[in-house]
Amino acid sequence: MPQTPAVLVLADGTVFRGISIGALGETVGEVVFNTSITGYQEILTDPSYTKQIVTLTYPHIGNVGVNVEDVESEHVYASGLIIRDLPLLDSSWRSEKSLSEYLAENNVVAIADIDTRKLTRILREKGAQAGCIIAGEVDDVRALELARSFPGLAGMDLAKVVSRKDVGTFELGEWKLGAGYVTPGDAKFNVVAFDYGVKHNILRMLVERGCKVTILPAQATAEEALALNPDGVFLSNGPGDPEPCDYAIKAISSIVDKGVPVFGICLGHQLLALASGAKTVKMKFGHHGANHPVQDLDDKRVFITSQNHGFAVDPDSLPANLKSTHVSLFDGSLQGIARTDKPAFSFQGHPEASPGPNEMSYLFDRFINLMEQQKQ
Ligand SMILES: NC(=O)CC[C@H](N)C(=O)O
Repeated sequence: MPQTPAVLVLADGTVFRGISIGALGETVGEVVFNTSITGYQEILTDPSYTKQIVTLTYPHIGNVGVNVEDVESEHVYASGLIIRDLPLLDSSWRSEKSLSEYLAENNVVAIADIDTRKLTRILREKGAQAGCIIAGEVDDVRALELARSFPGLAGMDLAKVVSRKDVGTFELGEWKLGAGYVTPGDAKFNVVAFDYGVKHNILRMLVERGCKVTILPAQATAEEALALNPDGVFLSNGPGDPEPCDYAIKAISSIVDKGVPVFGICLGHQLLALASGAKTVKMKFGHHGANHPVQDLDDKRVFITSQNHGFAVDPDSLPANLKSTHVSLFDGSLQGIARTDKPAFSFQGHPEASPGPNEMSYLFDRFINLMEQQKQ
């Protein structure tokens, strides 16, 4: 079968030639590498990858095809996919279509047959940088121009872009997840979740622990959230830079002040830090993978975690009432915080992801315990 050519051009001028394995056309974004061996569908559908083109360091991607269950949202959010090798045949009893068909249907431009090790070395050495993939009518000059025109994620507020907008739909409480989960009628805790780009498994894990979850759009106010009389407030993951999300920082700061239990994940963690007076910084190439060791500073236990972030909380900026609870054993960066004066805490990685290990799920139990204590 004739193969359609594709090209990836980085903003630094490096050109990679390969073949198209998705939609025809062009796409631009920040190129990041993810070291996970499994989970390509969960990665593609994670809203936090908005405006990012993902390269997977594991060389064989697509072996088990695609199904309707292994998704973290209802759309593909990654701006593009870069892989080494797509198998000729996929095989799994759960597979419904090939990765290539799925990418084309979802209009995702993707490239295979390139040296992803070389690409990853460039990203590690120079830091994440913009790139452009063109599939079909390959044009290197245009690809370089497009890559260089990408403004970068620093300063970009994408939480309000990907968030659900319609308050009415979520105000009413019960929301059916894509996979068919329904909030139980006899829920023990009333949780309000701010949707900055929430992943489905977070909602499932709250529901499984007896929470009724009401989802509010990113720009909902503290008053709107508190009017629902929540036992706890959850701050979701999400794309882009946390710093420009002033609406969220304002809402979170008043909710925390009221003493309502708060739990944040990833972008939600960064927003809790900003709302408490700390600062965030852009990392060189971020953390994207499923095997990052993180230490709980309380009892010194080490956990294998899933990670996906390009910004981080600056540990030197923590005010007196914010303590660090977790640290990355890869680079020493801050991975968790807790308020010392209020029942609020957060985690930088993804305790909801279960790429094999699911040992971080104790943080969901910690949130449940906080709500239980507050009720008594
Ligand atoms: N997964 C996330 O929530 C990512 C948070 C933020 N967009 C970052 O890249 O750091």
